[in-house]
Amino acid sequence: MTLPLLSPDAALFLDFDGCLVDIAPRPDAVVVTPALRDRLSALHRRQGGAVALISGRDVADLRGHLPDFPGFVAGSHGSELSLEPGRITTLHQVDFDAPALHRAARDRAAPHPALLVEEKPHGVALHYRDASQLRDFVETVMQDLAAQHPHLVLQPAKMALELRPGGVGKDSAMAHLLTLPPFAGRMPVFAGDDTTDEPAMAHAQSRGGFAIKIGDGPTAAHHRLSDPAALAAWLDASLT
Ligand SMILES: O=P(O)(O)OC[C@H]1O[C@H](O[C@H]2O[C@H](CO)[C@@H](O)[C@H](O)[C@H]2O)[C@H](O)[C@@H](O)[C@@H]1O
Repeated sequence: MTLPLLSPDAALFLDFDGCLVDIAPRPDAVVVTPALRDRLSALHRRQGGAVALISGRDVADLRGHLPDFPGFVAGSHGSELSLEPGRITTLHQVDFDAPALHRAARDRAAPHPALLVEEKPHGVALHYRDASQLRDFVETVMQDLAAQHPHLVLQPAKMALELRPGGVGKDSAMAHLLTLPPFAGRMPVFAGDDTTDEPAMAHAQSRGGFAIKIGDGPTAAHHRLSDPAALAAWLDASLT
């Protein structure tokens, strides 16, 4: 199916890692270029403000990488929402002791310095990009932690496993945003690269919009682009 250009009347939802930016060795090593910042600002103007980022990262982290992005940001796999820089609300509150979870993850990872613990307000990620031989160990640790935290669910990520709140997702974050101006009444378009993006892709298509899978792998999306550079080219073509 031919990928159409983005209509100015559409509501645009964008994933971050592996979609807007290339995957990097560590979460804090992603490169946000001036061109990406300008592109997001131009899209935000052109779409009348209907551009949102929906990420597995927590909002504070993501806003830190894109401090001049004026649009809405949903973070922590749809658990958090920020309608403007500096303000974060919880979309889905789960009852768990985040500091205790982070401490337990740090303690379990401590014997393996190559593992990276990413502490999030709504969960935790255990990254094994520098130690792929530890994947089974990471799975055991995260399953143990999941068993101790019944309101959290396991979320596979790229060279990482995460625990995030159950009962929420990028699809529910998108559905919520589509009730708010300037998104309400617009056709949703979602681009993402990972399993956590699949429900949002299906949701966009179920509402008459379309979805773009970035990279390889099975997907519900009807369109595919090879990498973040190809997505950038499509966005730039839509802007001209
Ligand atoms: O929903 P996203 O915006 O795509 O975020 C998904 C996760 O991305 C980050 O981890 C991934 O990207 C890192 C930087 O490229 C990479 O080093 C790591 O191996 C990947 O798993 C982020 O750290 C997570 O919090 C996000 O949930």
